[in-house]
Amino acid sequence: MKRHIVMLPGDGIGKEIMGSAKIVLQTIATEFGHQFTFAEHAIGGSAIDQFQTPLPDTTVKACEEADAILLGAVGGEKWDSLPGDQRPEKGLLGIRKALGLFANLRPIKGFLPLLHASPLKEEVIKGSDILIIRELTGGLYFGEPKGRIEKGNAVVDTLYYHRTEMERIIDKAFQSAQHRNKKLTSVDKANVLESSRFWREIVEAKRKEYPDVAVEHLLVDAAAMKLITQPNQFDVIVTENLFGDILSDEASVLTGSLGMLPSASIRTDGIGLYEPVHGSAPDIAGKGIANPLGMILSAALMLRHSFDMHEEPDEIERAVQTSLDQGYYTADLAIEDGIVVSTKEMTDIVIGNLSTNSVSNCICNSYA
Ligand SMILES: NC(=O)c1ccc[n+]([C@@H]2O[C@H](COP(=O)([O-])OP(=O)(O)OC[C@H]3O[C@@H](n4cnc5c(N)ncnc54)[C@H](O)[C@@H]3O)[C@@H](O)[C@H]2O)c1
Ligand SMILES: CC(C)[C@H](C(=O)O)[C@@H](O)C(=O)O
Ligand SMILES: [Mg+2]
Repeated sequence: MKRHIVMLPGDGIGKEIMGSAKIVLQTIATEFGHQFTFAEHAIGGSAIDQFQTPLPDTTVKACEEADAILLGAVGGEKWDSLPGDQRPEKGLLGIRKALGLFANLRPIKGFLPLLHASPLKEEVIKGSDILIIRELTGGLYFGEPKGRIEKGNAVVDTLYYHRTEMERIIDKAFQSAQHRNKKLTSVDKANVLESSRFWREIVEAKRKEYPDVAVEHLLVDAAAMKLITQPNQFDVIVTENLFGDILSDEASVLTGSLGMLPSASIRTDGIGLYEPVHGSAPDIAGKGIANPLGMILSAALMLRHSFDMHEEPDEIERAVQTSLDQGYYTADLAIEDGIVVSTKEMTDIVIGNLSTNSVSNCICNSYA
């Protein structure tokens, strides 16, 4: 199968982990007889340095023409003093919006050997398997007006959602719940926010179309608490943009490290953008120690969602599992008795384990 993949490494560790995904995909292509072509384009801070904008038109065009997109991470101290609309993060928000990638799937997948990497108790996290579905192109991130007002003495961000934006993400969440365990938790702040009351109304209207799915509503503050005290009570979580951003970083604690989480940003049809949940990690950038597994697992999501492949992503996930079973960990996982390896070593170990795997003992591997 011929496929063209656009890679947007971005900044900081984004540049260090993109190579890991590429070489894993090249190995898969050789093994399964696929033809993957790759083209690298600029985004974020490195695009500002090269093109004076975080999202060059050439990048948008290349993404529109791609079969799928991989993104590393954007941002860094070098660009922190720029005005909000010129920062590296604007490039990321811009590409999500330009491509209409309204649904962000963030599977929280635990690997058994990593149970001890989490500061949470083993009996609390064991067996947890959650899919956070985050609305990605609306809400506070994009609403207008935004910015300083009243001669710089006040500020405004606008939480705007159109009914159709809520309906499509809620539909996606119900459909994912149907494919998984028929349980959906909708997270909002309906005790305070009008937008959340509207969201809740739409969930209530939609549940009639999906009578086989059990629905519960949770306020976001309580959801944040329950996510790390009773994670097993969750299956699919659906929420708006900002709540989903915060809850997914929090949920990464269940897996041992933020560096473990992949994500898929998709729309109803067509291309998707795949990126780890974490950022450019300026505190470890340049040291060669970043965990590449969130990026590698994002490449697996790409094969499954954009290329409709099954064996290939399963094989990548099993290779990650095997590598961890063998006792190899990057520094962020801080496992006693583990062998701490660099980004490159971890990548080589995963590649070495591709196609040599036996049965997976991954505790949770059902993405929807
Ligand atoms: N998708 C993205 O591009 C994205 C996501 C989040 C943050 N950011 C940007 O990244 C910059 C840094 O933000 P931050 O420090 O708040 O968040 P971060 O996710 O970059 O890092 C948070 C912590 O997690 C660690 N970490 C993250 N990924 C890791 C990995 N793969 N391996 C090992 N450790 C890892 C970091 O070292 C750091 O201690 C900011 O400019 C922010 O806007 C970008
Ligand atoms: C960098 C930032 C704009 C981004 C977001 O908030 O969406 C990041 O935190 C993420 O989770 O992808
Ligand atoms: Mg985030």
